[in-house]
Amino acid sequence: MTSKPERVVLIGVAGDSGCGKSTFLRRLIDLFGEELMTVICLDDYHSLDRKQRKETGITALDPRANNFDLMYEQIKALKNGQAIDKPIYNHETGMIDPPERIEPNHIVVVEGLHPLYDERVRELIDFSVYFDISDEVKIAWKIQRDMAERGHRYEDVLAQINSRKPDFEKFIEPQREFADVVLQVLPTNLIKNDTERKVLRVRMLQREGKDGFEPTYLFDEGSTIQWTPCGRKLTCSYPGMQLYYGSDVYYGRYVSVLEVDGQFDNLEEVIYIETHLSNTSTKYQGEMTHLLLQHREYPGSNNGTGLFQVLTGLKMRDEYERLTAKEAKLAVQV
Ligand SMILES: Nc1ncnc2c1ncn2[C@@H]1O[C@H](COP(=O)(O)OP(=O)(O)OP(=O)(O)O)[C@@H](O)[C@H]1O
Ligand SMILES: O=C(CO)[C@H](O)[C@H](O)COP(=O)(O)O
Repeated sequence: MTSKPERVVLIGVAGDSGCGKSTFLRRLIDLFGEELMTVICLDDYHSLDRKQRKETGITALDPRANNFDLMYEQIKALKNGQAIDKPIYNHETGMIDPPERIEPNHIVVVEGLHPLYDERVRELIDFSVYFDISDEVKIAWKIQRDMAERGHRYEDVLAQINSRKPDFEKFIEPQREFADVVLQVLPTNLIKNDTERKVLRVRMLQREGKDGFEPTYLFDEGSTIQWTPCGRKLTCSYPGMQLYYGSDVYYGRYVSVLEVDGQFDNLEEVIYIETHLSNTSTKYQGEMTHLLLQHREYPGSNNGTGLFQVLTGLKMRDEYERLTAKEAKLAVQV
C-alpha cells in the first residue's frame, strides 16, 4: 500500500463460483492499479471447514457455514481505517488456516458468494455488482474450465452444479436485488436453439436514483432503442449483433438496461459502439475500447461480458473519485 487512505471505498463483487468474478477483478486492477486495491475473498469467512460441511450436510452457500458477525466487524474496521487479522480458508486442504494481517487500503473489494447477504455488510458497501449467469451459460463455462483445466468429468460437473442449486437460489441469487449493477449473461436470441453458448446475450442493469451514479445510455437518455450496428463501421459475421437500451422495473425499482447480443469480429471497432454511448465515465473518448484491447485474451472480451465488465469498472472508478473528492472537500472545510 502506498499511503494511508483518507477514505476507504468499499466495492462488492457478488456471484456464484465460476461466474467471472476473477476476470472482473483483473479488469479492476487495470483501472486502479494493484497498489491502491486490496481484495478480500469472502470464502475466508467460512466458519465450517470442508470436513464439517460434509458431516453436517451444510453447503458453503448456506449462511450457517459462514461467520457474518466477524465479516461485518472486520469489514467495518477496514472501512474505518483499521487493520484486521483476517482468517484464511485454504481451498487446497479445505481447512481454516491461521489469520493474516490486512491493512486498510484506498479501495477494498469484497468478493465472493455473500457480499450483499448480511444487511450490516451491505450498508458498508459503496458500489456493488452481481454476476447473474443463466444456468445454461454457467454449465457451459464450468464444463469448459473444470474439464479442460481441472480434469473433471462432464457428469461430475453437472452433478456439482445441480447439488448447489437449491442453496444458490435460496441464499445467493436473492442478493441481486441489492446490487447497483447486475450483469446478466443469457443464451443468444440470434440463433434458434443454440447449444454451443459461444454467442451470448448480455444485459447490464443499472440502478436508477443512486446518489452520484449516472447510468450509461445509448443515443438518447430515457428512450427505448433497438440498434443493429453491423454495416460499414462494424464488421459482423453470423449471427450478427443487436444492441438494446431501455428502462425496466427490477425488484420494484427502476433500472436502465443496456444489452448486447452477439460478438465482435474486430475488437478495434468497438470504438464505433463507444461513440454512441453516453455517461460512460471514461476520461477520454476511446478509453473503453482501449481497456478492452489491453486484455483481449480475457474470457468474454469479444462480447457484452467484456464490454460491460469494463463499463462497470469505470463506474466504480467514478464512485471512488467522487467519494474521495467529497472527503477531501470536507477535510478542507474543517
Ligand atoms: N465472459 C466469459 N466468457 C466465457 N467464459 C468465461 C467468461 N467469464 C468466465 N468464463 C469462464 O469461467 C471460468 C471462471 O471464470 P472466473 O475465474 O473469472 O470466475 P470466478 O467467479 O472467479 O470463479 P471462482 O470463484 O470459481 O474462482 C473461466 O476460466 C472461463 O472458463
Ligand atoms: O463456492 C465456493 C466459493 O469459491 C466454494 O465452493 C466454497 O468456498 C468451498 O470451497 P471448497 O470447495 O474448496 O471447499
